[in-house]
Amino acid sequence: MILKNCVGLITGASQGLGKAFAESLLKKGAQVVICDINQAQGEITRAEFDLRYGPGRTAFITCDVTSLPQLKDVFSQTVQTFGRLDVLCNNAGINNENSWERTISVNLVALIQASYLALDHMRRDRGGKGGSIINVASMSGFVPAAHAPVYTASKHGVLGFTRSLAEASSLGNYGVRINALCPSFVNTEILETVNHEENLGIFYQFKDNVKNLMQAFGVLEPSDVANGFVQLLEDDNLNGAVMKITTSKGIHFENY
Ligand SMILES: NC(=O)c1ccc[n+]([C@@H]2O[C@H](COP(=O)([O-])OP(=O)(O)OC[C@H]3O[C@@H](n4cnc5c(N)ncnc54)[C@H](O)[C@@H]3O)[C@@H](O)[C@H]2O)c1
Ligand SMILES: CCCCC[C@H](O)/C=C/C=C\C/C=C\C/C=C\CCCC(=O)O
Repeated sequence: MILKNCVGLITGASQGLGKAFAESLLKKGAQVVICDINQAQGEITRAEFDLRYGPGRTAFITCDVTSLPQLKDVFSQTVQTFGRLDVLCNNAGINNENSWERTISVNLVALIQASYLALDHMRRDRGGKGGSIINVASMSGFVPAAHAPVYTASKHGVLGFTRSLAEASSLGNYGVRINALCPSFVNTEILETVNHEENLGIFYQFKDNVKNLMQAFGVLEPSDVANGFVQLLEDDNLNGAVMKITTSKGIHFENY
């Protein structure tokens, strides 16, 4: 996919990885819609992007991705504002073992819902122009984590859903590529959750385990992951791919 003049929608993009993904699209000459539950930070990020990349190329929409009406409104506003939708990145995510149902709602249910809404816009077999969906999973999609069993379950689910939807897209000639992005530890706010009992709940006793893992495996920067994000979008041969990004091996793919 040529990213210049594309329209990308990224969830949870007020900060962190989503912000880095949005900026990588802007650098490629695309237009972006960033949506996030954090309105204050979202407006700051939009203003930052307007200064850096010119006005009118970034839209921010306040949205709780677990609200279907709000999610539908984001897609409608995206097409109304920029005329099309070429890229969806399901990035919004939380790590909360206390509110574990919400973790599943944000990390998996909303991702599924947004993927279906994107397909409604993109599917060539239904009059769309095709497109690309990137679902942000994690290395937690491969390995057990005593400190975060439900977060881990959500990311395992993202991989199964992504690979299955990619197979459906291929067999059904949707013209939509759907791939998963699995970073290891990245220097963003979500890592801070391991220090809070309100996030880890009864698994707070294992916080030192995950801190030791971070020490052992290292922590990436969002820009490292954004490079993989762009590669998944630009390589038209990738559908159903599971891209891993780790400090030790960099960008590589899971071979099933
Ligand atoms: N940082 C890491 O180590 C790491 C590693 C692998 C995968 N991930 C995944 O990357 C994604 C982005 O997380 P991050 O690392 O940038 O952390 P982050 O906490 O900095 O960013 C998450 C963003 O999602 C937003 N968000 C949360 N709930 C939302 C909701 N209901 N509706 C809309 N927006 C919502 C937050 O406001 C925030 O802006 C998540 O899916 C996370 O699981 C992170
Ligand atoms: C810390 C909780 C919130 C962020 C989790 C994020 O998804 C990062 C996950 C990273 C790894 C999965 C957790 C534990 C597995 C242990 C080691 C895997 C590291 C693999 C590697 O970097 O080579």
